[in-house]
Amino acid sequence: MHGLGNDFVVVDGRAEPFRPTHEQIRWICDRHIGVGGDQLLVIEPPSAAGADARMRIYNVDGAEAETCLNATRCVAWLLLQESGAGRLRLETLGGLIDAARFGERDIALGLPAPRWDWQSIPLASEADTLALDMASGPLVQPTAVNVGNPHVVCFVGNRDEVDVPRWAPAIQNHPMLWEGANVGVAAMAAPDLIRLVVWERPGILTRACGSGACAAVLAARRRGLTQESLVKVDMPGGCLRVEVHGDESVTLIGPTAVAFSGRLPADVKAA
Ligand SMILES: N[C@H](CCC[C@H](N)C(=O)O)C(=O)O
Repeated sequence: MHGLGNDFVVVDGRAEPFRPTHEQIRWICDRHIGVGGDQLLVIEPPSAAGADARMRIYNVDGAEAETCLNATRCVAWLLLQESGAGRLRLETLGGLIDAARFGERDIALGLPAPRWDWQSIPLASEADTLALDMASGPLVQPTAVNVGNPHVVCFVGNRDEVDVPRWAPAIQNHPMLWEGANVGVAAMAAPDLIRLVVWERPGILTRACGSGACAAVLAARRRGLTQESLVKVDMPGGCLRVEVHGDESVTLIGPTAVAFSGRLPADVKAA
């Protein structure tokens, strides 16, 4: 499935558990020798009270990520199609996320307020998360926020002029960010429009990033770059809508799509 070209391999591990090794994850996500995707998602039975399902999110290097909001939108759509319900609650390492249908293909997610304190990002030592003391070429003094997973957002004049693969890795791997972070490169096109590209952990440029879109809007508000409560975030794969409420809880709205479905080779499933 994909959300604006941020693509995922989704495995249903509810009836038959699927706990892939790092090697299997790397193979599944590899676009040349495996299936190909920005992340691997495994749907599991819920473990938290009130959750309808649990979703595990694996990055292309095999590491488990706390959250992925485009993935959450995709899996929510799949499960809502299956049940016929209008809403559900998904459990992730990053917390519980409410999802609701929003038209035929769109899903709206309700997210709790973000965390701004340095321990929650997490940073290695105390620092002002509004403007971290980091620089790499045109990427300077990013704002850090945890929206379920760690993000830093670097505001620039023109997103398209920044060579992101050249400059973002030094920020992503900065020793202060001891668990790494997804690095957003954002430009304000208007108070209600941000142009964004995200260099995700562990070092991939994605066409869209749901948590990155939320992080960019929240960071722009905190920096006084916008006061709008509804902001569109335009990424290479298309636009997501981010609504920020009074308590900083967020609604994220955007489309989902199924590319194809099939079965993984038995030796991958069995290994
Ligand atoms: N594309 C995802 C984020 C994946 C984040 C993951 N790469 C991490 O290490 O936190 C999204 O739509 O929110």
